[in-house]
Amino acid sequence: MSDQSPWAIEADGLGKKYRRGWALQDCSFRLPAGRICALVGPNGAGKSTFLSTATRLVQPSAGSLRLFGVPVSDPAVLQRIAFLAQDKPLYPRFTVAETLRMGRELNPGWDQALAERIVKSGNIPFTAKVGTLSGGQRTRVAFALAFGKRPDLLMLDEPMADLDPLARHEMAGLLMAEAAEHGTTVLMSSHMLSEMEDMCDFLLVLSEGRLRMGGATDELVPAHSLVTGVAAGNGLPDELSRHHTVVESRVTGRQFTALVRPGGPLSDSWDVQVPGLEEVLLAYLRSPQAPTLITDEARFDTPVAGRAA
Ligand SMILES: Nc1ncnc2c1ncn2[C@@H]1O[C@H](COP(=O)(O)OP(=O)(O)OP(=O)(O)O)[C@@H](O)[C@H]1O
Repeated sequence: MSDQSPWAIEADGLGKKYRRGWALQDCSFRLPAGRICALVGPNGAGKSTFLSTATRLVQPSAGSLRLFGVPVSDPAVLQRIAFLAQDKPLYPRFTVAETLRMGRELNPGWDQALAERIVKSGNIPFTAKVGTLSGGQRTRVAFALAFGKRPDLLMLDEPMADLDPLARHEMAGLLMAEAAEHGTTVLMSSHMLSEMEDMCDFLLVLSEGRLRMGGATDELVPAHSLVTGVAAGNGLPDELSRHHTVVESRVTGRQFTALVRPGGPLSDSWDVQVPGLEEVLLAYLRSPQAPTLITDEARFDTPVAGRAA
């Protein structure tokens, strides 16, 4: 296994076609190792499909995918990844203790103390059968199983959806602490944009099966400006659409608001503000036709020497 690869994930033209059509298409990007990455997109965008190809649950129909420099088809990658699926599949007849024992027996690098700590902090009895637990308690046990494996790449499909606010806060803290301490790469799909803003330092946005935005959040967000001004004639001033990339624009009466990627200095006649991550994400989600933005760091075809440090 190549421990030297600086990238946890390298997707090159990755696609998955079902009978109804492409669920994921022409998806190319790199995720540097050690990042906490949000995978964002509307329902049906292809997030679960991507996670399923990266966890070998489905075979891609096109392109290639490497994890830590090794093709995903190589069985050796299984030891380095853990996956928390959306429906948190666990054996309902197993007790919590038996579930953790299964984790211990299946995984050579198993951390029993960590797994037990996660279960205990939710006051879940080790003797309880998994089938009798609440949805949130089951999620906590699934978290314990995924963290206990001590993976290099942890993939989570909408992990926080059924946790109460306290448990969500605790799991988010645990995730960030674990990632920082062990250099774990985390890829997490979610619809909770504000939470993602607090936790993630890297972003992948999918829409209609295609990658629309990818890169470090501290590079993506400052690449945008929120511009307001007096609408001219039929709406957006010509200058704005001619010299800058308009992601989304709205005209209300005589006023326009636009999220743009400036192609140079913006005119003084407009009010220009720095948007938040959530504003940028919402604009891309609302405008599937907006031009794609993949930073050099996230681009699959950027030569290594040209990459940001
Ligand atoms: N097993 C399957 N067979 C046929 N089509 C599928 C299958 N799995 C997913 N799809 C289709 O692929 C597309 C992408 O689905 P996917 O589950 O990856 O989206 P998602 O972004 O995870 O959505 P959500 O946010 O609703 O979970 C959808 O149009 C879906 O209907």
